[in-house]
Amino acid sequence: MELHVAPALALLREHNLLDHVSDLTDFTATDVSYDSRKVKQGTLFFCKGNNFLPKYLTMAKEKGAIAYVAEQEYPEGKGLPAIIVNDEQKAMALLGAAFYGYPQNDLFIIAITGTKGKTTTAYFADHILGHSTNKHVALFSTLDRVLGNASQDRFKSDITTPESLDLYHDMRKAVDNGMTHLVMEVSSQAYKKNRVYGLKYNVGIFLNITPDHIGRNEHPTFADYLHCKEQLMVNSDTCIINAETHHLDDVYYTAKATTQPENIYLFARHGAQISLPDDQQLDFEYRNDFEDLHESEFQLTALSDRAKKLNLDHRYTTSMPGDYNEGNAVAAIIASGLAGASAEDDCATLDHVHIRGRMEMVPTKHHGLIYIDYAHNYASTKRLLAFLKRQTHAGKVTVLLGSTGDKGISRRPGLGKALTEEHPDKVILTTDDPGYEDPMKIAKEIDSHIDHDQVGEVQFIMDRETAIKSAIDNNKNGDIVVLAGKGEDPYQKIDGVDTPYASDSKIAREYVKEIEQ
Ligand SMILES: CC(=O)N[C@H]1[C@@H](OP(=O)(O)OP(=O)(O)OC[C@H]2O[C@@H](n3ccc(=O)[nH]c3=O)[C@H](O)[C@@H]2O)O[C@H](CO)[C@@H](O)[C@@H]1O[C@H](C)C(=O)N[C@@H](C)C(=O)N[C@H](CCC(=O)O)C(=O)O
Ligand SMILES: Nc1ncnc2c1ncn2[C@@H]1O[C@H](COP(=O)(O)OP(=O)(O)OP(=O)(O)O)[C@@H](O)[C@H]1O
Repeated sequence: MELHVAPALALLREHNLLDHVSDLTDFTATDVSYDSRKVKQGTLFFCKGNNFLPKYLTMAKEKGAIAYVAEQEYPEGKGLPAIIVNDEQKAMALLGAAFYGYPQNDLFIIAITGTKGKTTTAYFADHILGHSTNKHVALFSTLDRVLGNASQDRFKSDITTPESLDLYHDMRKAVDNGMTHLVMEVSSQAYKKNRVYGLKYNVGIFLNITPDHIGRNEHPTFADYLHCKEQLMVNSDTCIINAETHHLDDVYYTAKATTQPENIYLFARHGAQISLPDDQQLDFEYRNDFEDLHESEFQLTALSDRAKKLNLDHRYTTSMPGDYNEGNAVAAIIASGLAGASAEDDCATLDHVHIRGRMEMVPTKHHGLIYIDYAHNYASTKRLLAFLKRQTHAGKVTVLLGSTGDKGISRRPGLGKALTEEHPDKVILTTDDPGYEDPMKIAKEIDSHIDHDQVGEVQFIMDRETAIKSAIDNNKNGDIVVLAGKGEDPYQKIDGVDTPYASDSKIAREYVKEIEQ
């Protein structure tokens, strides 16, 4: 891989990003990096972000950087060609794609956005396409990054949508490994920070939007959050929209601004209260036939002529319980159908998709069922509890949760509201990534939004491990404990440090083994 200075400058000019160049020489970069610690001889170095310090450029130069790209000239870079741009992140995304030889052109890309359900939908699509392409599918998700079928090409993600240089690096690796398809989650932050600037997708899925990710280091307002999420529609050749999403009109008309209406598919649950945009009909509807705590079955029906051509009408079973997971599955089925998969591929895979920390069930002999789930805002907690309540009949429901510090402040009233509306028998408020805040203060804030006439007992146990054990101790057969919010996270974010934490799953499984042997 290499990038010559002349096409790099031409690309920046074409996008009106180039301000000026200094100390220009004719060079060819043999690597690109935004991290001075990773610079090698011949690297084009990007001075990026609010936390960038000029001493990083000094380090990059010492380690062999051949030139740098920045929004201003730095004395520390004297002697190196300086490419000064008016938007570092956009420049980095464009030059990253060029350096890695535009790997996106060799991939059929399905991209997914939504406040909730991205990871689940991505895993559904990954499984279906894994079947239809005989394992030629790459996956960029919050949980795993899969660039090929060898073990060294599968690893845990540290971020939902990677920084642009990492994104194109990983896409190139996937293409070189023979992958033909890519399923990726696209967070709103990815648009906010231009990590995916200039990237086009074959299919884009919009699942839903509810207030979340608003605060310091995230989005200043809900409007900004919605705008960033909608950019996925603007950049997709074909759009799939869950018609039950809030702000459907806004999302649909944004999609329509750049996509022909015949390439926009809308789907919804049969009987859902939706108000469709004037010029659009529903393309697919699905109807639940059966649900329990282990699986759900639904019938998918194509309504429009173009939807019928995809031949996806079928009765499907998914191993991820919860009615919202039916919607996630439908989005994955339609997207995979557009990528060439058949109903047969869907049926062969959907009934055995399990995702770590998402509706993960821990069975016990005498302590009822334990669910570990990533729900951590109003919409997801409400839907999760509503589903579990429908399933418990006479049993008791205990919910254990906390909320993150320093961000997502709207989650606290949201969690209080979801608990009030779904009134579990018992709530245990505990610690969940408190950051620089006091977890007890966060718990009290959630509690202040609970209507205590609606909810059974509320307990405060700040040590999460003790809280989990206490919840399990009091659970009997027929009852359910929900350990919400952390999924399989093996850390607690405390005072800026990812402090090791055994994970809800490990603590629950080991404790059940200990008390039931
Ligand atoms: C707050 C935030 O957005 N932080 C992102 C940022 O971190 P950063 O500290 O590097 O900050 P920066 O100011 O952009 O950059 C400083 C630069 O100095 C460089 N450096 C640093 C030290 C050194 O010795 N030498 C050096 O060159 C760094 O490599 C970096 O390029 O840039 C990093 C790499 O580009 C990101 O990994 C990191 O995301 C952090 C991990 C994060 O948590 N981000 C969240 C907000 C996020 O993006 N979340 C979404 C999901 C949200 C959703 O579900 O919708 C996601 O896509 O994951
Ligand atoms: N379509 C949906 N609507 C509402 N809640 C959902 C939906 N799909 C999943 N959930 C809930 O949200 C939780 C997170 O799901 P998932 O990881 O698939 O979403 P995500 O968009 O990747 O989340 P995040 O951005 O927080 O990483 C699940 O554990 C479940 O409780």
